Amino acid sequence: MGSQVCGAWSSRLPALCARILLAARPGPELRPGASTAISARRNLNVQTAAEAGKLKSIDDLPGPSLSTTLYWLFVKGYADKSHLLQGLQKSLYGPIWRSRFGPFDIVNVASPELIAQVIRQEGRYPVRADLPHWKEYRDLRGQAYGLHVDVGPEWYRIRSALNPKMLKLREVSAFAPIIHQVVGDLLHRIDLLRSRSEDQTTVSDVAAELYKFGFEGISSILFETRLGCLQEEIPQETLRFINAANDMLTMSETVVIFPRWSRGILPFWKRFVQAWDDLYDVAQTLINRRIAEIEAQLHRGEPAEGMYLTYLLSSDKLTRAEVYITITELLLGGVDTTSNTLSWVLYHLARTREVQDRLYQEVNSVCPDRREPTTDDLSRMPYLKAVIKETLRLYPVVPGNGRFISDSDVIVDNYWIPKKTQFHLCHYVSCHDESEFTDAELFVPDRWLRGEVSGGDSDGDGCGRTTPGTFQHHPYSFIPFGVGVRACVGKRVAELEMYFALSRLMQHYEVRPEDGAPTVEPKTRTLLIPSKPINLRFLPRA
Ligand code: HEM
Repeated sequence: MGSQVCGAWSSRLPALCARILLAARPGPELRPGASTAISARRNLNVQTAAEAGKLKSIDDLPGPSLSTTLYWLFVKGYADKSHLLQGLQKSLYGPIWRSRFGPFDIVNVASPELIAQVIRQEGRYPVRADLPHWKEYRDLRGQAYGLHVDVGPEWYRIRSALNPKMLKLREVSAFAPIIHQVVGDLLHRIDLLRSRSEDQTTVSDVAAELYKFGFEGISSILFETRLGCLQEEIPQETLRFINAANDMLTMSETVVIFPRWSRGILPFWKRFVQAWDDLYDVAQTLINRRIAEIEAQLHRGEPAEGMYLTYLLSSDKLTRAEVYITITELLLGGVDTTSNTLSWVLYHLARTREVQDRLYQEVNSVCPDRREPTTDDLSRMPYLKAVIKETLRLYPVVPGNGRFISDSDVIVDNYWIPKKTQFHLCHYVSCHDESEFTDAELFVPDRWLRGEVSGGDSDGDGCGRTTPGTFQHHPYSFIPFGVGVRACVGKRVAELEMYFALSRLMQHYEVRPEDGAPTVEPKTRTLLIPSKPINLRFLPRA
C-alpha cells in the first residue's frame, strides 16, 4: 500500500520492506528479550564509533531548506510528482539527505545499499511511519488500532493472524475460482463498454474500470460474497467507500501539517474523521451482513464454510473490533494498488505490439482455446510474470516507503541517526537507476528472463542472485511489495488477481491505443497513478 493505503504511507511521510534481510537482522523468531539486547549492543556500537570520531551526525546531512522545498513543491510543480523529486534531490545531495518541512523531519535514502542498511536495522517489529492522527481517530471512536497503528508485539499478533491465509501460496490458490468469476465479470464489462462506444472498441478511463475490478476482487475474497461492482449499477456502498478512501488519503496528508488547535477552524480534521467513519461503516456493514449469513447457516445445521472472513472470525485470534478495522485496512490496501498496476500494464502492452504478441503466444500455448489458467499453469508463464514485474519496476505503485526506527539509534552511511527518526526509502529512484537497470526508462520485460535466479527468491522479487554473466541488480533496487516481516500482506493475492486478469484479457482481446493517444505520465497522489485517463481500444481476437 503507498504511504498510507497499502500500508500507511504517503509521498511525504513514506513507508516499506525483504526476505534476504531475515537472515541479516533479528527476526520475530528471536527469544524474548533478545531484541532489547541487540538494540542495546547496537547503541553501544554507535556510541563507540561516534566517540572514535568516525561518524557524522544527522545535522551534518545535506538537504534543502524549507524555502527550497516550498519552491520545488509549489513553484516548480513537484507537489504531485514526488517520485521525480527523489531523483532531483539525489542528484543534488547524493544518496542520503535530510528534508525538513513543517512537522516533518525526514532522512531520505536513495540507493539500494542504503535502503538495505536501514532495513537491516529496522528491528524486530518494524514501523512504517508514525501515524498519530490515525491513532487519535481510533481513540475518538473507541475502535481497535489495527495493522497501521498498533506497534510492537500487538502489531505482530494481528499480522500473524492474517499471514497464513494471505501469504501461503497453497492457501491463496483456494481463491482462484472466485477471482476467475470476477475476471469473467471484468471481461463482460469491457465487452459492454466497448460495444457502446462510438467506434465499438474503445474503453475510456481503463483505470476506473480496473478499480471496480480491484474492489470486487478483494471484497469477494474478504467478504466471501459478490458485491456487483462490475454491474451496470455500482452498489452505493462501493461508491461511498471509493470516495471516502480518496478523501481519507488526501486529508491524512493535510491534517498532520496543521497544529491541533486549528482543527476547530479549518475543515480538514472534520473531513478526515468523516472519511474514516464512512470507510469503517461500509466495512462493518459488509462484515455484519456476512456474520448474519454465517449464523443463519449454523442455525440450519449447515457447516459455515467460507474463505477469509469466516477464517478470521472463527480463528479467535482477533477480537470483533480488530476484525472490523483489519478488514477495512485490507480493503484500503487491496484496490488501487492492483488496479493501477494493471492499468499501466495495458497501457504499455497497447504501445509495444511485440511484447503483447509474445505474451499472447505464451498464454495461448499454455492454455489453448481460452481455457482458464490454473495456478499450475501460471508457473509455465514466465513472460506473464516478467511483464508484471517490469511494470512494477517502471511504476512502483508505492513509490516511496518508510521506516520509523523508534527503539534505537542507527548508523547509515557513516551517519549516526538518533532513534525516532523517520526514514524515506526512495524506491522509485532505485527502480529507475541506470546502473542497476540498463535502459531503465524503457519497458523491457525481457530483462527479468535473462539468467536463472538462484539462491533466493525464485518467484518474483528479483531478490536472488543471477548466475554469473547474466543480468544482475541489487536485491534492494526492486522491492515493490517491500521486504521482511512488514512486507505487503496482500502480495500473493495481488499477483494472482493480476496474472489471471491479464492472461484472460490477452486470450480475448488485442489491446491498442486510441489513434493519436497522448503519452500518459505518472503522478503521485500517495500512490503512483496515471496523470490522465488511459483510453484503450479492445479488439476481440478471432
Ligand atoms: C500491486 C499490488 C500491491 C503492491 C505493489 C503493494 C505494495 C505494498 C507495499 C510496498 C507495502 C509496504 C510494505 C513495507 O512497509 O515493507 C504494502 C503493505 C501492505 N499491503 Fe500491499 N501492495 C499491493 C497489493 C495489496 C493487496 C491486494 C492488499 C490486500 C489484500 C494489500 C494490503 C497491504 C497491507 C494491509 C499492508 C500493510 C502491512 C503491514 O503493515 O503489516 N496490498 N503493500
